[in-house]
Amino acid sequence: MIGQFGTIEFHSSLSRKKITRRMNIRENLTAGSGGDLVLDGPDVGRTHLSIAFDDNGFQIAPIGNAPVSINGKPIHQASTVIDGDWLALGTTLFQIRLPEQSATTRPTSPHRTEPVAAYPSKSSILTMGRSPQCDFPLPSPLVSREHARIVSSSDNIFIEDLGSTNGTFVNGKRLERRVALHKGDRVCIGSFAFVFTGDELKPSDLSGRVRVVVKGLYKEVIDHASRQRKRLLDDINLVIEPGEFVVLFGTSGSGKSTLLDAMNGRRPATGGHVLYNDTDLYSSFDSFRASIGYVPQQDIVHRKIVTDRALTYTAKLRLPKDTDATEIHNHIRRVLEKVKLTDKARAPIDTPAPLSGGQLKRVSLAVELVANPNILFLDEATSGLDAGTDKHMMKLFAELANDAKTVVCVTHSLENIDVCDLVVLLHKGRLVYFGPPREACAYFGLERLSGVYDLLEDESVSPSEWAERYRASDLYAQYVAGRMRKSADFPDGAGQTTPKKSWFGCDFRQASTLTLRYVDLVLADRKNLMILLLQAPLIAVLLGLVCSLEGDEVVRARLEGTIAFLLILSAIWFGTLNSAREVVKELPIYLRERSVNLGIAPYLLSKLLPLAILCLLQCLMLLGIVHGMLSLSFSLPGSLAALFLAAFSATCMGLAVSAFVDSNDKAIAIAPILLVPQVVLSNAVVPLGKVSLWVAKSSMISFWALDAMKNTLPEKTLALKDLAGNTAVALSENLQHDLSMVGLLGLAFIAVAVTGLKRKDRPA
Ligand SMILES: Nc1ncnc2c1ncn2[C@@H]1O[C@H](COP(=O)(O)OP(=O)(O)OP(=O)(O)O)[C@@H](O)[C@H]1O
Repeated sequence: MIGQFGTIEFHSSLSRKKITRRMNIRENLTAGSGGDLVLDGPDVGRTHLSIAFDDNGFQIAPIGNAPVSINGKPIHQASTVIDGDWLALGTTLFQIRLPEQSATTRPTSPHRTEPVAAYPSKSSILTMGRSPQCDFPLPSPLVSREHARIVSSSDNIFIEDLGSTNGTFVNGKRLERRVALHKGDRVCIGSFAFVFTGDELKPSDLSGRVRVVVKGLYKEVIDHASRQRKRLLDDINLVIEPGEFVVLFGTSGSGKSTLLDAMNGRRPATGGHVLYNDTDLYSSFDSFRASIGYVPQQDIVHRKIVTDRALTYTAKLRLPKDTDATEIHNHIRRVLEKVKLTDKARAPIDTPAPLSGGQLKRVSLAVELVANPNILFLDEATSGLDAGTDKHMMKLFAELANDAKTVVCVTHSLENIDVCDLVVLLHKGRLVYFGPPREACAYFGLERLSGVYDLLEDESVSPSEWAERYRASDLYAQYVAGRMRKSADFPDGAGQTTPKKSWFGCDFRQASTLTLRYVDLVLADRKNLMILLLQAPLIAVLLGLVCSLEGDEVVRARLEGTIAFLLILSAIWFGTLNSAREVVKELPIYLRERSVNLGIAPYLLSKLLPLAILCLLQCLMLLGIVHGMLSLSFSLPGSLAALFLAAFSATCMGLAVSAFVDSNDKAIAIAPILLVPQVVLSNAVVPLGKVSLWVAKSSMISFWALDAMKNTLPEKTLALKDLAGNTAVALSENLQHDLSMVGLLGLAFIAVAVTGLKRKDRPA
């Protein structure tokens, strides 16, 4: 009932902040970043709107031309707000709560009649997107400027995606075309979720926040050693409320990373449920993919480039295509402020004064925060850091949780565990504690929590007994069973699906961003680049000095054949070694980006283009110098084509190796296994038998490239015969055929590289 006083609350959709104001009847206030009521947001003006309270309730009016909308409808004059209304100040969204009003006495609102946040009205077309000009602004960097459209006709309400980068999802499925909405449909755009009530879209009260329910979760694998099924997680039940900071700890091998990955969908569980806001994570993974942040144990940032540049590339890869340079710049500035790295923005991570371990972890965190995730998983993000840095990092995670993000972190260090809201203790795949860190000591009867490891290792109590004990505790009743009751029914079929990832289509924006980043990385590593560029002239000078074309025409022709062989071999060597580590050396970054939205085709293209240019430079230097020093009679364009194609196909071969292995050492160890056959089966060193000739023809770059190179000798040289009547320079096929075969082998190696990268998609 409205009396002499009324209370209005502004619930920020971006942070958990709630601003409460009790107003006297007939009172007027201003609100904004510098108003009577301080409302913060990226584009909230100093005095953005006025609030009046009278017998009709609370009225809100924009001051001047300040952009204000209620439930997606821009307002230009005083409008009454009611409990549950969504108020947008530019792109900053608040939900209005009027705690003292009962539902029965709510005044009617001029912008709609239902006492819920309602949207849209009948017979209209309304746009939803990041732009404040949209009918319903959705302030999130993951949302495209104009993201989706709602079209209402007399019979139906349709929703259609407007070519957004991160997609519009209805019941977890990405929209390919316009679809009619049905009652109960769940619509997700970026971090915003709506439920269709029948004729309106109602914003979920969890919009922008994630509640995680884990129910009866288990994970089984086939143990390599025993070939038996092995249960890594058993009957895990827990509920994490939005904006909570939860720490996972336990003995080594207790299943912490396995649980973390089951909760974030990277390695789905075998059975049970993981629900985000009552929606099954695994079957709707695509709709959550963009809003999940994951910081793995390894750093996910290229160390050679400047910090803010590394973040800019991430932003270009992950944020909507229509995000302009200024938006990206401002966004990165805010992220760097958040992780307290503003002063390191222009510092290269590795040199000249490398960032500290803690700062490096902050950069990895910043990489994830660029996409403004609603839920953040950190796998041993503080391992290897000293106690002081660990404390700072834990505080930073707590601040992120205060910013409405649900944060789940695996740690070994218990020193600063008090800053989190809840801890999960695992023991041999069983949940043995889930509750506040402060109550854990009392629960286990310990003085210091670190003593829990010794307690659990005592084999007189089995892991299942510890789990049973916890299940019977008040903590379980409060933090698991009690919270679980608030969840919707559990959907069927959870835990069965793995996310589908596309690879065939080539996103050219992604390809160009990746290419620029790769070029940046190559140029930043000057020493390595110098070595790569010096290889060719050094080898060319060596060949020029050692070889000489003396003797009769037949001897000269044969010598030219040998020089061709050495040139081809050098080119194959360059190509293979240029590329053999290029995927594996950035594997953690590749895997992380792939799990978000990286396509295999753009990724490979981004490597192949710069490496092709490098090959061309190397081949030009090699051929130019040797030609100049020895006056070879090969046709220059033809021999350059043969040399370049050989180097490029070898580059593809190196990438194929790099895509299959999981360490730099393996890549380097495999390179000779591929290169030695190129010597033996080139048809230049030993005569080939029937089988070896077949193998050479079907798989050796050197065989065809050497034949191609020899084909570029002058006709009269090719016609020369020795005393026994044998041709001085034996050929297998013509130049065109040879070059096509080298190109085909390159394509085959690309296919192998694609297969290797696809294999990495498989969850363990
Ligand atoms: N694919 C697999 N096949 C067989 N065993 C596995 C597999 N994956 C993990 N494990 C085993 O499951 C157990 C849990 O692994 P997990 O990495 O989750 O433990 P953790 O608690 O994170 O360990 P740590 O603290 O040492 O990192 C370990 O004993 C591990 O060896």
